[in-house]
Amino acid sequence: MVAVHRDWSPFVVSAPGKVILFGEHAVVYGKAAIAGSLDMRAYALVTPRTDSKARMVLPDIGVDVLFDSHTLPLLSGTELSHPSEVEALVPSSISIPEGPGRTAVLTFVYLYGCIFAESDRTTGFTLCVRSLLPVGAGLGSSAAFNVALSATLLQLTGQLQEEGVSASDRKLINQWAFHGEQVAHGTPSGIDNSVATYGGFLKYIKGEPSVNLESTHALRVLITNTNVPKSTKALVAGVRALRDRYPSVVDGILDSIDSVSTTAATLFQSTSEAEETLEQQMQDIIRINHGLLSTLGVSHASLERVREVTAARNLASKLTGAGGGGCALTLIPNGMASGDVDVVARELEGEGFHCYQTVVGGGGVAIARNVDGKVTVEQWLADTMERHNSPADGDDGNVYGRAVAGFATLPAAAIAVLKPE
Ligand SMILES: Nc1ncnc2c1ncn2[C@@H]1O[C@H](COP(=O)(O)OP(=O)(O)OP(=O)(O)O)[C@@H](O)[C@H]1O
Ligand SMILES: C[C@@](O)(CCO)CC(=O)[O-]
Ligand SMILES: [Mg+2]
Repeated sequence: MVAVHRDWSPFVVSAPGKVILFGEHAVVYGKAAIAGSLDMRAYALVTPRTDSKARMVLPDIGVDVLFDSHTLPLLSGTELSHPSEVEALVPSSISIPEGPGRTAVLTFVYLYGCIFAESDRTTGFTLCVRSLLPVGAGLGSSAAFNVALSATLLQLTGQLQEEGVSASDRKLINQWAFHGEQVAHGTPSGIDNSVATYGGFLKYIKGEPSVNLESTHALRVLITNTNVPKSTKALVAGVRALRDRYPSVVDGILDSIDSVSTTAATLFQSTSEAEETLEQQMQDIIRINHGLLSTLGVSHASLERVREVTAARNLASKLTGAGGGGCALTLIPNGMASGDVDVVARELEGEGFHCYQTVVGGGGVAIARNVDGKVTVEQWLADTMERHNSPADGDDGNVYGRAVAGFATLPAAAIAVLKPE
């Protein structure tokens, strides 16, 4: 049994969302994809309890559950052959919520069962997760949640190093977060949890370890959520059906997408080209990648509208993720004034879309340990909820205002750790 210190101070974990920059769909067929971390993150505050219960509070998706730790299953981590099996493991005293809360509860039960299998279950805690990522919009909100949850459980069971997050810590966190993604999706590629764990830009090929591109170029992007619901499963199936009918044609397109990703990887790592030339080349391959995806039938009228509106201002856009709705990304040149970006964002919001101005390529999972012992979940929640529920703050684009409000109760040193560049 792993020994756990009975006395511990609150800690906060944060993990980023992701955006697929190049290579979606082709990645399913073993081609390269490139993804980057967003500076929109999930934040988990973990505080001790005097009893041995585990409470999980997820205000963004309306979940507040209290588990009697001893009723949670004891798992080996290899028992999951189908996500639906987890349902049978949930203690009968807990009613499984409908909607997004369902996956979150199932994931918690599974990961707690595995990560606490060898550990002292009398460690009571309250875990509260707030996230700046829209749920189910293709920006990896589940991976950010799963990485934050895995890091939390590993920290509570003394399986992480005492300071920072080491390479072996990341490997462990990533493995468990992948299991969490499996509970949610069955067969995830693993790219989302890898980005949420390692941050930066990753080149990813299915079945191979992800490669950190060590880029020094952070990318400014405008992300537009078309708010059009999409089914990743149906879109992936659509591409497969097209490939079955026209194998050589579709394979040619997939190979071209692979070349796009490989070219992008070279650009990210380039130190010889001038910034402007790189930006121009990046815009070219963004346009090409979108065109190729569109020929695979995974674009949508809303995504084409984003492309048109931004193209009118000489900006390059592509769909990101599964397509068929969901999100598009637009590369923002470094020299573009933020006022000018606001104008584009307002125009897109006029079409009924939601825009996020963000930077890609920031840090992965981060942990601030021993935060002020006086920080309580209730206080933190009250701060974040106040902003979250205020009609005046109804503009979802204003995510930073919300985050900062939520952190007013945390010491500045903790905030610095949690928002790594
Ligand atoms: N703020 C949050 N609090 C708690 N759980 C969350 C939160 N955001 C997301 N989740 C978890 O992630 C699930 C949504 O994951 P899903 O994979 O469907 O969407 P996504 O990760 O946002 O998009 P994609 O995987 O296409 O990038 C929710 O059902 C919930 O379990
Ligand atoms: C469309 C796809 O390539 C990305 C979805 O975000 C599917 C996958 O990689 O599992
Ligand atoms: Mg997800």
